[in-house]
Amino acid sequence: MNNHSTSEESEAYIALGANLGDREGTLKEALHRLDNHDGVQVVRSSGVYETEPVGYLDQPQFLNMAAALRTTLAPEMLLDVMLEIENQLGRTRDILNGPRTVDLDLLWVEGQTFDTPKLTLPHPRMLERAFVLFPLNDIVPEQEPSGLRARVTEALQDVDGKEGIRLWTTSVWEGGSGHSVS
Ligand SMILES: Nc1ncnc2c1ncn2[C@@H]1O[C@H](COP(=O)(O)OP(=O)(O)OP(=O)(O)O)[C@@H](O)[C@H]1O
Ligand SMILES: Nc1nc2c(c(=O)[nH]1)N=C(CO)CN2
Repeated sequence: MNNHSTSEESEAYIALGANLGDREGTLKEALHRLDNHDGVQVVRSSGVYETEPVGYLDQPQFLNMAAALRTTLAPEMLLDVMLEIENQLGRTRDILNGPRTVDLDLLWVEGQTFDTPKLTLPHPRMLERAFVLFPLNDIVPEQEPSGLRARVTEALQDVDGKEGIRLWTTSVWEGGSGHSVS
């Protein structure tokens, strides 16, 4: 335990996207690296969806998915771990909304809000993006204690871009090391 950890575990939801190189292999590798990190366990993962690019259109189709984590890391520390994994897997930042080997967004941490230059929680664009809502819909349980289930269900009703989303494969994650987070 260090000053970046809390003694409490919380559930966090993340979105993953990739549209360059071995997209499916990269998503799987990102989940393994997260699960292998101290204080982080991947507990559920969504289907993988192939999605039309949104925002910057002249780029390849994405694979998008979401995962639920249990973590003892504080949210800013978890984000650092995610950004480090993006860098390890070859993420560069050239074009706004442009192509990427992997993008990891922290969407929601049970019971936590944040508004700093480095981290905004909940993620401000999560409910506007069909490529985030479809995967989240697979993994947020009815009993999610901080109200995420109702928000996802409501947002899915009117979100734009549903026609650009296709199921690619039901799962790329067969469970991890089985270690606990604390
Ligand atoms: N909830 C969050 N999840 C991920 N990054 C965040 C979050 N809130 C703020 N950021 C900041 O956003 C910065 C830019 O992130 P990134 O380049 O991945 O954006 P993007 O994926 O292109 O756009 P978007 O955030 O709309 O998906 C990161 O360095 C990070 O500090
Ligand atoms: N389909 C799709 N489009 C995008 C995505 C993404 O992950 N999937 N990410 C973006 C920037 O975060 C911009 N546009």
